[in-house]
Amino acid sequence: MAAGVYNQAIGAFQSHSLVNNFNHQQKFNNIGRLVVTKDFISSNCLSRKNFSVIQCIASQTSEVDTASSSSRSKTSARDTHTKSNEAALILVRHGESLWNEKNLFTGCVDVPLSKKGIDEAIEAGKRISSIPVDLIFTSALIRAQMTAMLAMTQHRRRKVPIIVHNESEQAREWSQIFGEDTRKHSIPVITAWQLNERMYGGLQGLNKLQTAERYGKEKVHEWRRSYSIPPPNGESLEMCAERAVAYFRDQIEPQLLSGKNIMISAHGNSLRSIIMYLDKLTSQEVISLELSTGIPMLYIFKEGRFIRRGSPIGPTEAGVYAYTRRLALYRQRLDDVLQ
Ligand SMILES: O=C(O)[C@@H](CO)OP(=O)(O)O
Repeated sequence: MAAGVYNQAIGAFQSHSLVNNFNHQQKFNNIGRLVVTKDFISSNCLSRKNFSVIQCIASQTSEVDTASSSSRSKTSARDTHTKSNEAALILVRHGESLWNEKNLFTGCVDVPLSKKGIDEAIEAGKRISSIPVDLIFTSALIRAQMTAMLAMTQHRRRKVPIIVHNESEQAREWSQIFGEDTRKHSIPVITAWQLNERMYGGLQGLNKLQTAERYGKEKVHEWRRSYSIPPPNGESLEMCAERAVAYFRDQIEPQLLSGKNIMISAHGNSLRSIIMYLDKLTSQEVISLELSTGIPMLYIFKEGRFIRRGSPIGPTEAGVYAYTRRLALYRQRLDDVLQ
């Protein structure tokens, strides 16, 4: 059965032009390359031995999710090997916020989603509902957290996303989960200020149109989209990247390397800085990179490389499952159990 889904997916993929969510002109290098070099492993205190231990754990955990006990024995060594060195990475900018709705600069002001943003988050969840998610990262801001939680209400695996509280020893202790089965059916959600939207300084709360009328369209576009020019008393994209990309490399990449499927729910600019890193965009190219609210983007992390696959259109889009055998197996498993 799984082979059927996989072959069907390969066929669809070959005749399927993937819809990219990036609404800008330049041609993207379709294969973002992250070469996992010896120093990457050592700099992440992953000795070769630890690295292989993590790989081994990952292949076992991923097996739990993509094969029933009966088919587990049929999982070939190749599949197990394939599973251990590939993972899905979903990036999603939060749904429309109440200040997006009013066209106000938001930055690090902690505003919630609008009604439209809630609908966008649910729609995003439908699009990724057959893609595995083992771990979720969000910013510390409610609009990103709402988006992640609402999206996961649509996931076919029905695991419960649970925000991890480790801001103090007591928080850790009081939020413990007991019961192996309960733990297995939950997804840790890690909130990180490093993934927050860029801090927009003196523009936060100002209307974008009025600001452009006051300072000039070019100047405001430069503040909003250039790489190194910050808004007044705010962060440039470069400064935002210094925290967001550093966090991605230090905290998220090791999880991908261990075979964990990750979703990141964050913001227009913190995600632009991460995509700039994943797709090796220049500071010129990133100027035209715009992200729509609530549109998930799928990357496949395989053999140390990030391969961008555009935005899944729907939960059964065959093309999405052509990328790796693991995604096809996972979706087939869901189909088998949920039929
Ligand atoms: O105001 C903001 O925080 C950001 C994202 O909404 O705006 P812009 O897209 O202009 O960077």
